Formats: sequence, C-alpha cells, structure tokens
Amino acid sequence: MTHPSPALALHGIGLRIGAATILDGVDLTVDTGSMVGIIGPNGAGKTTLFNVVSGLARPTTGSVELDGRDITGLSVQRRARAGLGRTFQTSTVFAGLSALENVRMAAQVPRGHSLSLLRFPGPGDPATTVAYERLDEVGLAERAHVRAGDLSHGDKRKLEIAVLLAVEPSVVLLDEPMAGVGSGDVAGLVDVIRRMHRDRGCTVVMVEHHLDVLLGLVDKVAVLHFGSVIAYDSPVNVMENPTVQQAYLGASA
Ligand SMILES: Nc1ncnc2c1ncn2[C@@H]1O[C@H](COP(=O)(O)OP(=O)(O)OP(=O)(O)O)[C@@H](O)[C@H]1O
Repeated sequence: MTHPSPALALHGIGLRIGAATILDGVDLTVDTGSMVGIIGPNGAGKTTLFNVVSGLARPTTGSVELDGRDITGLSVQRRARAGLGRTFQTSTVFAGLSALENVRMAAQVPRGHSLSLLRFPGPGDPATTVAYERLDEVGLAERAHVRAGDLSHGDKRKLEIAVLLAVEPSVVLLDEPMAGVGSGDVAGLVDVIRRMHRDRGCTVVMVEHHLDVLLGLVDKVAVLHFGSVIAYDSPVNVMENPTVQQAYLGASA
C-alpha cells in the first residue's frame, strides 16, 4: 500500500556559520493537513529552520521536501509558487498602503503576475476580488481601506495572514504569530489560524512562545534545543518528557 508524501519533510538539515553550528541534523516530517508547533529556548534555531525551509538560508547539509518534491535548490519565489507560505516574527505589511492594496499585491502572484501596484485594477479585477475575500476570511473586510500602519497590532497580524492566503499556499510557516499581540486580540487570531487549517486544509507549522495557546492548537510539537530536535510528539507527551522539561522548561524561554 502506498502512502501519500508528507506535506513537508526535512532530512538531516545542518547549518554552520563560521565555527558555529546553528542547526544540527534536523529530521522532521509534517503530515499533510496537520498542525505542528515548534518550540525551544531563545536561540535554539527555530527561525533559522524556517529560513532554511522557506529558502532564505541555504543548509550546509540535508534536504527539504515539499509534497514529496525536493525543493532544497529552489529560490524563495519558486517555493512560494510551489505552495509554501510564510509569515515573519516582525510585521511585514506595507504601512503606507491600505489593507486591500497589501492583499491585492499578493493575490497577483498565483495569477502569474509580478507584484505590482501599478497594474490598474479595473472592474472585476480578479486579484481585487480575491483580496476582498481574504480580508473577509480574517475578519478585516470592514477595514479594507484603512492604512495598514493604522491597524492594531493584532489586526496587522491578521492582515499578514490574509496576504499569505492570497498566494494560495498549501503549507504555511507562522513565525510567532502571537508575538506582541494584546490579550484581547489573541482569541481572534487563534480563530483565524484554526480556520486556515480546518476550512482551507492548509498544513500549518508554527513557532510560538505562548505555550498555553500553542499546545491547545497543534497535533504535534517539535522541541528544538541547540539546533537539534530533542522531541517530536503529541503536546501531552512532549510536556511530560523529562528531557524536554530539563532542556526547555528549565531554560529561560
Ligand atoms: N546569520 C547569522 N550569523 C551568525 N549567527 C546566527 C545567524 N543567524 C542566527 N544565528 C544564531 O543562531 C542561533 C539561532 O538563532 P534563531 O534566531 O534561529 O533562534 P530562535 O530559536 O528563533 O530564537 P528566538 O526564540 O529568540 O527567536 C542564535 O544563537 C543566533 O545568534
């Protein structure tokens, strides 16, 4: 019996910078349609791992597979076209543009256009239609014409997810989506992430320091420590793992 390829598979990912080993033989398999969390103390290598998967950093050793296809040599743009989406720890929206314009630019990508604000959005412009739909999906339809820079931090995070969804990804990497979000905005953001996973069927891999939020969301948790995966299991099993308790919870995270 044949098994479908996992959405994402990392094989022996290593990354050295000078004398420093940042990632050390990371193996990780993320099943299609699952939601996986990555945790670990500050400096464990979580963002670097996302950089390797999204193509911003080239691993010294190992390979990255997306839906069974080796993408290790592909550019960031080609990975995005292959279905990989990513958000960053810090906000990446264009503050001077409206929420709609931010999403419309991204919505041009799967339609074969390069990013452009100059493309005149005539009546029935497909990218504009998609942009309104994605804003509606994250609950920002009524703020479509607000400058992104004037949105609350939580709404900026939602806008980043609308931008991400406009590129129609199958696998999304969320780097600390709750970072800096006020407690009043957390529930709305969690709901957006849940719907992205459940309704759109996106495979989600998420780095998040808010363990209380993360553990209630994900199917599995990978624990990164000094650039290696020391545990990869259900949230309950990971939290009960003595190695994890010593390595992660004992450290200042
Ligand atoms: N370009 C680089 N040059 C040298 N060292 C780097 C570089 N990028 C990352 N590092 C180092 O690699 C280690 C891992 O960094 P990384 O940002 O991936 O950790 P992290 O787990 O995401 O941390 P945090 O939870 O604080 O975001 C850190 O010690 C960092 O200083």
